[in-house]
Amino acid sequence: MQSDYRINTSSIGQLAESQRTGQPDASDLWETALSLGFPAALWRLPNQQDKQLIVSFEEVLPRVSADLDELPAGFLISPFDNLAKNAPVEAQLSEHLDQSGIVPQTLFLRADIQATFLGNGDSSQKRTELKNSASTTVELFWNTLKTRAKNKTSQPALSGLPVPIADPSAEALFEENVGHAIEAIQRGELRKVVLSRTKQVQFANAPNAVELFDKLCQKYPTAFVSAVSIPEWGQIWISATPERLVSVNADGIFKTTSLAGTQSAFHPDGTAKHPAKAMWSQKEIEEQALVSRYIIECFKKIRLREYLEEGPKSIIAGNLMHLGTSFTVDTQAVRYPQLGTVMLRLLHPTSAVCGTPRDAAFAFIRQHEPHNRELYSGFLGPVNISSNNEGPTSSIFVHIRCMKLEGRLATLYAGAGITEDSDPEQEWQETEMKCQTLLKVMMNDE
Ligand SMILES: C=C(O[C@H]1C=CC=C(C(=O)O)[C@@H]1O)C(=O)O
Repeated sequence: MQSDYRINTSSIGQLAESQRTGQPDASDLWETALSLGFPAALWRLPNQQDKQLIVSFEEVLPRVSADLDELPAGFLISPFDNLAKNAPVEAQLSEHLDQSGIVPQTLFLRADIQATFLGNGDSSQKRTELKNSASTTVELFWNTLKTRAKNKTSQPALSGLPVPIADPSAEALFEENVGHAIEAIQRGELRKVVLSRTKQVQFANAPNAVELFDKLCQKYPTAFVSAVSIPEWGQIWISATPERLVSVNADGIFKTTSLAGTQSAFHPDGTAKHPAKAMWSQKEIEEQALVSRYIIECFKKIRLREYLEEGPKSIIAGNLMHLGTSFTVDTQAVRYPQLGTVMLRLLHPTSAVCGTPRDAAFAFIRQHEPHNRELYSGFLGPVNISSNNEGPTSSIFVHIRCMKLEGRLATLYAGAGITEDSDPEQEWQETEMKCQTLLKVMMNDE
């Protein structure tokens, strides 16, 4: 991510000024945003080299309804529970009301600054665009960036290895809840529920989010890797998720995937498993089929029959393997340009993070999980972002394999799909493996 630096801006007149700041990299832009309290998102799409960064000049982010057709260029990040059903009347009267009278909880980072870091080796370039922003804010940003560049000292490479924070009752509590879930399934109240847990580790100093992001990009080329800074909560969320929720490309091709069933991607002797030869149990096949069925039910609700279904196949996701089925729709051919927005509303939360039936599973999670999931198992991704001279695309992913950074403290989240045939201890082990996706990178464990 080095070499020429160019800024395209017509409206602000900051070009000369910003060029004098030298060649800021993702880290410079990210740290400048952080120091000014501006939200920022940094991401890399699956199987791509380019990295994207946006900075929003809205210190308190707007809560929006996730409408891919209406939103300007930016980045969405939604909690698992993204509707505040008991919102106060004043909030309900606010401009952020959606048609159903419910105040949405999805955060939107508008792309006031957008930078692309081309990752094709030697010829990499960066481009930054300034959009819709008051010139004083822009000036403040570039002046801060310039001062930062002048006083730049080489940062320590590592902030030390994190130390786990012991939680002696966590496993017993999780396994007890899995037992309750199995009983509820046997009573016929549910077919599947995804139960999650947290794991905390502490660093000696606050870790460098951009450095962690870069390491995750390197280690997990097929994942959607992201770092999102939300200053109003003092949080940075970092993830390497394998699960696409909804994407619509510049040609109007819609995609979604159903992902479930988990096993290690490695044999006990450390050699990599061959995905095509992976064996899956009936429990895992059923667990994943429920997610696919859920997607097909959503298509049925909108009477959409023309979709291409591929899978299930074994999918490698870093240290793990899952069963995945992909669904593709040509929105132009079916004359359904709003399909992305409609499906995003219908799909979340899918049976990969919530369960079946959805409402019963949601209520079970609320009643039994000891923590608030916050942004874990919500969704996130760029909206209407143009890159590589292509038209705007939106790519929204399920927010799993993620962690919340609050200063020196990292909270990892992981869940496992519980069905009638679940074994509580095995489900706990599965959440341990899922936590390893990020932990391995933080521990510098190759
Ligand atoms: C809920 C998570 O993963 C989902 C995605 C793939 C496999 C899953 C499973 O096997 O349970 C989960 O449904 C998570 O990583 O926290």
